[in-house]
Order: sequence, then structure tokens, then C-alpha cells
Amino acid sequence: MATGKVITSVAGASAADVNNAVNAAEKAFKTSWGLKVPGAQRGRLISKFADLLEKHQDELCALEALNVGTRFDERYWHVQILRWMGDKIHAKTVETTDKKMAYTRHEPYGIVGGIVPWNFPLLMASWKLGPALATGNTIILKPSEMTPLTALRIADLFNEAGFPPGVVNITNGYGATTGDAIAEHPKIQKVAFTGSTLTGRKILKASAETNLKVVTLELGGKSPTIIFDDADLEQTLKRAAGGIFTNMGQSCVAASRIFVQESIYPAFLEKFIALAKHLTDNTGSPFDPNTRHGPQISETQFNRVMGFINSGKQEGAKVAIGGERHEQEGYFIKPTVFTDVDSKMSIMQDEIFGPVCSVVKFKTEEEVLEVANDVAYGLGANVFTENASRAIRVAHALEAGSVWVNCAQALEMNMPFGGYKQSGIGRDLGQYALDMYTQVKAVHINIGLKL
Ligand SMILES: NC(=O)C1=CN([C@@H]2O[C@H](COP(=O)(O)OP(=O)(O)OC[C@H]3O[C@@H](n4cnc5c(N)ncnc54)[C@H](O)[C@@H]3O)[C@@H](O)[C@H]2O)C=CC1
Ligand code: BAL
Repeated sequence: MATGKVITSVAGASAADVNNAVNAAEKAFKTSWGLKVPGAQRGRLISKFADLLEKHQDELCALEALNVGTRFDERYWHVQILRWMGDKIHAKTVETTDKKMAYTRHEPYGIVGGIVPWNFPLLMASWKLGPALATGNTIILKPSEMTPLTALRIADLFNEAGFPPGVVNITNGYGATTGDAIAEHPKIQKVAFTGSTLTGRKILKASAETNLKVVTLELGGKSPTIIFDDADLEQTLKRAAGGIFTNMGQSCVAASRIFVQESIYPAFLEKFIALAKHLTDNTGSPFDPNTRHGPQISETQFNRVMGFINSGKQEGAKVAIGGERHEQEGYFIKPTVFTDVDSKMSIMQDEIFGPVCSVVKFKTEEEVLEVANDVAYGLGANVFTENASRAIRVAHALEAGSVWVNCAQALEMNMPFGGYKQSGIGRDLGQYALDMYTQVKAVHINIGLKL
């Protein structure tokens, strides 16, 4: 927790436990879920579950504040995403000719695995649960070993909503045991993962070496924020700060590279540093309504982020503000802004996942696009300009799965979200996510062709 003290410990699922969950999920899929249940009925149950999430919102947010360090009054949209998915009834397309009829069925895979991280535990769980259940799959959900609490609580709420036993199975545990057992299980037909690129590779490899399960991956990022000199400076400052410091930088679309056109660079930097100072001065408990900046999730993550800060210093970047731990007890790091960086430095190439960014001067659109795209990742990108043609041109040229114009980290539940390059495979959210949880079957019927 925020103070670095242990809250509790929970039982971890062994490979045998995962197997039991898979057997329960298989039985449920064949008897009380999947194509045995009309989409509308599944939707009603999901909606009932969403109502319960809403009813218990304070309790769930308190658990996330305690477990993750997220501000208690932060209300993410796990409820809305479940409602949105629950409303979508499974569609089929039909085609006929006079002699032959053919149609497609979009069928659930059966048992899917959802492996999710610790940065937004409930929200990430909802991104996997919603489309998996709406399309008729049963699911084995593995939360991060660091954030088991809300997942355990929602297991009760699934029962209260009336889901048949075995449809939702929560298996807590470590990646190397529980996660690996899911990735390797021969009866799991699809795994949806959010987390590090390193673990994404392992899951893909496990699939290749076992049953070739379908794998969708939402991985790391190194998002750029590009600010042209015609941008609305006051708005842009706040958006750019939110783009990196939200959730203490623990977001896959954290925009840790901020490119500012040269004529506004000095003014931007001065005000941006002031914003970072405001966060530093309002660092504290996630339960304090005045808190604007909290802790990193764990000692491991704290050390990882401090390691990046130290590497930036060693490679010759200049610390404009922050660059050290906050005096407060726990894993608090001061919002950190680097200047004088080189695009090949580790802080400009690697995912930091902490409140650390670099502010870099650029001259031309062409120059900034080249540097912005020169990373292994391609998850998100932000562009600030009042010139509509330039906004569209730059949005199209950026190698990223989501581009935000005059905003940052502004996801929508009905818009696809996922990565180019090493940021992932497949998409979460929207109809695209629903498509990722079904496989299509073509049924051909001869209604008059004679041999
Ligand atoms: N894209 C994103 O939203 C996230 C990215 N990350 C990145 O990853 C870095 C490391 O964080 P970690 O917590 O170590 O990420 P991770 O990728 O190891 O953990 C994410 C999930 O994967 C599971 N997992 C770990 N090893 C596994 C395996 N062999 N098979 C199956 N599942 C496995 C974990 O138990 C957890 O549930 C962060 O610093 C950040 O850069 C971390 C969390 C979320
Ligand atoms: N992993 C998707 C949400 C986020 O990290 O911003």
C-alpha cells in the first residue's frame, strides 16, 4: 500500500487450481452460458452486475485506493464499460443466392483467459470481462498478484447478480505460476493480456508451444505529446501534465516525451515545472481529497522508476524539477521533468511507468515526426495545435493505435484501443473488442444445386 506496509495476503492459484477453474468454465460454457443463452439474457446479467458495481462504488474505490494508491475520489469507468458491452447482442450476417444459402455465425471461443495488471485493476478487469461475457465466453480472470482485492470483491457481486457458477472464475496468483498455467492451458482458446511487453512475448510463446490459442496483447508504450506554437497554451499545459502524471505515470499511454515547438518552449517549460511543483506540494494519502499525487504501487516499481531517473542523470540529461523520492513514508517519487535529452537515451526510448518525462524543443513538423516515431512502441500520441489540417496530417503520420488531438489519455469505451509495433496485438474496447472474442464460422447450405 501507499505507506509501503503489507495490507494482507491472499491465496495464490496453482496450476491444479487453474485446471479446476477451466473445468468449471467448460461445464458452464456447455450448459448455462455460451450459445445456450441468448445475448439479451447475458446482457441483462451483465447490466445487473454493473448496477452492483455502482452500488458498491465507494467500497471498491476504497479498496483500489488502499491497494494501488489511486485517489479515492477518482471514479474510473468500469461500470460504464460493462453496461456498454452488456447492451451489445451478438450479431450475425446472412447471405443467399437462389441455389445456395450461406451465413456466418460469430461464435464465442469457449473459455478465455484474461490476465490483467495492477495499474487500474478494476478498469482493466472490466475491459476483459465485458466483451468476454457479452459474446458468450466463460472466463478465467487473473488479476495482478499486487492487486487482488477488488477482483475478490467482484467475485461476490457476480454471484449476487445471478451469474451461473463457472462463468466467471477469479484466480489470484503470481505470473510465473497462475499466469503461466493460463497461458499454457490446452482448453483455453484465447488469452487477452494487458501488461509488459516482456510478459506479452512469454504468453505468445506459450501459445505457440501449446494449443495455438488466440492471443491479444495490450503492452507498453512511449507516447509522445507534440505541442505546436499555435496551441492554446494554458489548456495544453494541463492536458500535457495529465498525459504524464495521471496515476503517477503508471499508465500504458503515459506521454513521457513532450515535444514543444521552439518559440513557445521557454514559456511552456516554466509553467510546466510550476504544475509539477504543485503536484509535489500536494502529495499524500489517496484518501485525502486534497491529494493530487500519490505513491508508486510497490518497492519494485519505485526502484525501477528511480533507476530510470538515475540513468537519465548519468547519461547527461538535466533535471528541471524532481528527480528524487518524496520525503513522505512510502513509495513516493516527485514528479520529474528532464530537459537537455538526446532521443537515444533510455529515458527517451524505454517505458518508465512513473511520473517522469522529458521536455524537448523542436523546429519543424517533419523533424518532430521523425523523432516521435523513432521508438519501438506505438500505443498513443497527443497533438496540440489549432491548425486543423496540421492536426489531421500529424495524426495520420504518427505510428500509434490512438492519437488524441488537443487532449491526452482521452479513451472512449466505444473506440478501439491498442498498439502499433511492440505495443501489442489486437484491440480492447468498442465493437473491435467484441470481435476479438468471437470466431467466425461460415455455414454453406445447398438449396438447389444438383450434380
Ligand atoms: N501496458 C500496461 O498497462 C502495463 C505495463 N506494465 C509495464 O510492465 C512493467 C513491469 O510491471 P509488471 O507488473 O512486472 O508487469 P507484468 O507484465 O509482469 O504483469 C502484468 C500481469 O502479467 C502477469 N504475468 C507475469 N508473468 C507472467 C507469465 N509468465 N505468464 C502469464 N502472466 C504473467 C502478472 O502476474 C500480472 O497479472 C512496468 O514497469 C510497465 O513498464 C505494467 C503493468 C501494466
Ligand atoms: N492499459 C490501459 C490503460 C492505461 O494503462 O492507461
